[in-house]
Amino acid sequence: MTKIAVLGAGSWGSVLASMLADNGHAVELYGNRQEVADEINQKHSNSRYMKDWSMNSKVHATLDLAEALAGSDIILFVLPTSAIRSVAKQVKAILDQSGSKPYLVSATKGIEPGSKKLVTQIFRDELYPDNSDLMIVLSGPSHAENVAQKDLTAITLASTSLDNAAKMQRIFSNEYVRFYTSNDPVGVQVGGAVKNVIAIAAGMLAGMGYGDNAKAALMTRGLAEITRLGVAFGGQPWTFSGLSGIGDLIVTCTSVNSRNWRAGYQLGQGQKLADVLANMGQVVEGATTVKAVHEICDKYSLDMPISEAIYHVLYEGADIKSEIKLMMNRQMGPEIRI
Ligand SMILES: NC(=O)C1=CN([C@@H]2O[C@H](COP(=O)(O)OP(=O)(O)OC[C@H]3O[C@@H](n4cnc5c(N)ncnc54)[C@H](OP(=O)(O)O)[C@@H]3O)[C@@H](O)[C@H]2O)C=CC1
Ligand SMILES: O=C(CO)COP(=O)(O)O
Repeated sequence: MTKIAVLGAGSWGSVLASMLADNGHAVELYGNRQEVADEINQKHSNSRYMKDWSMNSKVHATLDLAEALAGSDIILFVLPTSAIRSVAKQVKAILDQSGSKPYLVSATKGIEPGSKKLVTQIFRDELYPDNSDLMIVLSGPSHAENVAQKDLTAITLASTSLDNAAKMQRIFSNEYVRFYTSNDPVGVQVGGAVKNVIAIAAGMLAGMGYGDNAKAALMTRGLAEITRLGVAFGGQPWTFSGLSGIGDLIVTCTSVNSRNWRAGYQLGQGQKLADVLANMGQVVEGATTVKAVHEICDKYSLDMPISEAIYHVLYEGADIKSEIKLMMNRQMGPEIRI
């Protein structure tokens, strides 16, 4: 039996914790809300983040990080990107005392503004400066709501060590979630992070009444932007035609389960960003990652007009219709730039 500490008792953390307990592993779920932990331990549900769902009764929730980490073989991070660095620092202090070196798996999808770093780069800063092989990225088209219902799902596990990705594949897989391995953690993380920005744009188009052609154009040109940034970061171009690239882009741009899509939809209907984020009650990663993408475009002179338009609308008061007009009137050129 593998001992797994899942950090983040929101929607995805709870569902992954329950799935891993279904697979027969011992799971400790670390959260930051006493009422959520009490409900998980006493009623085996998490109604704040996952309505009408019963989780595996063997999952134990705690607000004590040291208790969650004790004896763990794997630490699965399912926190918002904004919390990764501070929690990683706390994890480091606890691991230093025990001397253990568990695998670090990240299910978080985002890029940290300021540092412009991916989650595994934050792990290197704060936890294991010399051992990327112990870091594995879990990413793909996987809304928590669907996995909770045991709907069929396929997800990528990526690591610089394919052996370690394959170890996680054996631990995570079951009859309803199929995991594939990859040796491109950078490309997999960029796909998972930047698709959230494109999903906000997809929601905006829907909220403004644009149709299927607009959605398809946005997703295709969005994938070109994701690939451009991913390759600039050192990712492999073919990763973006996989589950963590186009796969996750499809599900996030077309599903009402997506918080990023729903945020975009509400913005497209004229609501204010602050109200949309406050009412969501859950993380909208694209709204933060777009800041990092803007900084990356600036620093590396990358051409990412859709992502930049979302940044202008969210943080510079630009009007969505004017941004669309600007994009439609950009200098014309070839579809593929090599
Ligand atoms: N939901 C999904 O379907 C999927 C989500 N993901 C990714 O997983 C990550 C988490 O998303 P998700 O679970 O949906 O988000 P939620 O908003 O549902 O939950 C996040 C949880 O983390 C908690 N949290 C925030 N900061 C801390 C902290 N410092 N210490 C402990 N807990 C903290 C939040 O608490 P509070 O509410 O108090 O802030 C909340 O309980 C994101 O990067 C997301 O992109 C990936 C695939 C699927
Ligand atoms: O990453 C996800 C599905 O794969 C979840 O997307 P949202 O954060 O937009 O809900």
